[in-house]
Amino acid sequence: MNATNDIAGGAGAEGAGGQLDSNSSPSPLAPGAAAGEAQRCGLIAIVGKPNVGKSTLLNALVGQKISITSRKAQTTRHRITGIRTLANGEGGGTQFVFVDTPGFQTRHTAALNKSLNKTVLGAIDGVDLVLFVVEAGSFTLGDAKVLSLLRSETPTILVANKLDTVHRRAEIAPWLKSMQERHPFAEFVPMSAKNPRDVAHLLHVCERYLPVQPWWYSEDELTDRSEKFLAMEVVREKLFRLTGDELPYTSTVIIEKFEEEKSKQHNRMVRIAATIVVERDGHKAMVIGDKGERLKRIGTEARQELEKLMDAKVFLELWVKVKSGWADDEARVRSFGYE
Ligand SMILES: Nc1nc2c(ncn2[C@@H]2O[C@H](COP(=O)(O)OP(=O)(O)OP(=O)(O)O)[C@@H](O)[C@H]2O)c(=O)[nH]1
Repeated sequence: MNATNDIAGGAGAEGAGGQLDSNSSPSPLAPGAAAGEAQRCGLIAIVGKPNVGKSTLLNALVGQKISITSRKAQTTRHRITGIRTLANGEGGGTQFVFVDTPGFQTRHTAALNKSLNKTVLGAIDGVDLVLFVVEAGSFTLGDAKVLSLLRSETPTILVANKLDTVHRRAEIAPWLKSMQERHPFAEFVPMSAKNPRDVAHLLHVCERYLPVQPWWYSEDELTDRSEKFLAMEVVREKLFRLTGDELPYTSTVIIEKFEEEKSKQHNRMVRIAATIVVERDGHKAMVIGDKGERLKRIGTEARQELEKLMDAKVFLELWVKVKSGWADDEARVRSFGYE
C-alpha cells in the first residue's frame, strides 16, 4: 500500500482525518454485485501494549453497545468484542467485526467467546486486518514485543493514537518513517481515539481491507434469541477460562430456560438455567471443583457479565451433566445468582 505517501500526508496535516489516499487498491466487488448492494464483512483485531487506548478506540469504533442477533458464520477461533455495521441504505455497506486479543486487551471483557485458541497469535491468525495501536511519536520495548508477534502477511495498519497530546507535530514525520522500517505496515493513521472525525476516518480506511461477502450478523437490535445465544456463549467462555486447558472442547452449554420476568425492584429481570454437558465423570468433577467452588465462580462471573451486557438483573442456575446419561439425576449441583 501507499506507505510513503501516507506518511507524508499524515505528518503534514493538523488532524488525522482525510490524510490518507482513499483510492488505494480497494478490493474488487463480487461478480455481478451492483455497487450499492455490495456487502463487505471481515474480522479486525486491535492490538497494542497496555494503555495505548485500545479500549477507547474499540468503543469509539463500535459506537454503541455490542449488538449481535445471530451467528450465521462461525468464527470458531475468535472472540467477538464488538460489531459495527455501516449500511448504505441500498442493502450494501460494511460490517466490521472486532475480535479480542487475549493478553493485550485485559480490561475490556468480551461479549462473545468462541475462542478455542487463547493465545494472541491464535486470535490474530485468520483476521482480515490488524490495527496496531501505539502512542503517536513513541515506540517502546512493550510496543516492540507486541509488534514482534504480528505477521507480515496480515495487513496491518499502524494507528498512531493520542495525536492530540503531541505538541511538536513536525516530529511525527521522521517517527512515522522509522516505524515504516520496523514492519511492512499497510497504512499509517495518526489520530485520536477521542476525536469522532478521526474514528470515522479510520473506519473508512479499514473498510477497504475487508472482503466483499455477505454480513454475518444482522444490523438491528438485540433480540431474545440473541440474548439466549449470548448467555450460552458467556457461560461457555467462563467455563473454559476457569478450567484451563484440561477440559475437552467437546463440552457444551445448553440453555434450558431463558425467561424474562416482571419485577418491582428491577427494570428487567431474566431467569436463566444452563446445563454444562461433559463427557466423563472426571470432567464433571473438574467443572464443579473443590466443594463446588469452581462452578460457583463460573456462575458468578457469567451472571455478572450477562447483567452488564443485557442491562438486567439475572438469575443464573447452572447444572453439570455427564453426556452418558447415567449420572444425570445426581447432577444438580446448586444454583447461583440468588442473594
Ligand atoms: N489524550 C488522549 N487520551 C487517550 C486517547 N485514547 C485513549 N486515551 C486515554 O488513554 C488511557 C488508556 O486508554 P485505554 O483505552 O484504557 O487503553 P488500553 O490500551 O485499552 O489499555 P489496557 O486496557 O490497559 O490494555 C485512558 O485514560 C484514555 O482516556 C486519545 O486519543 N487521546
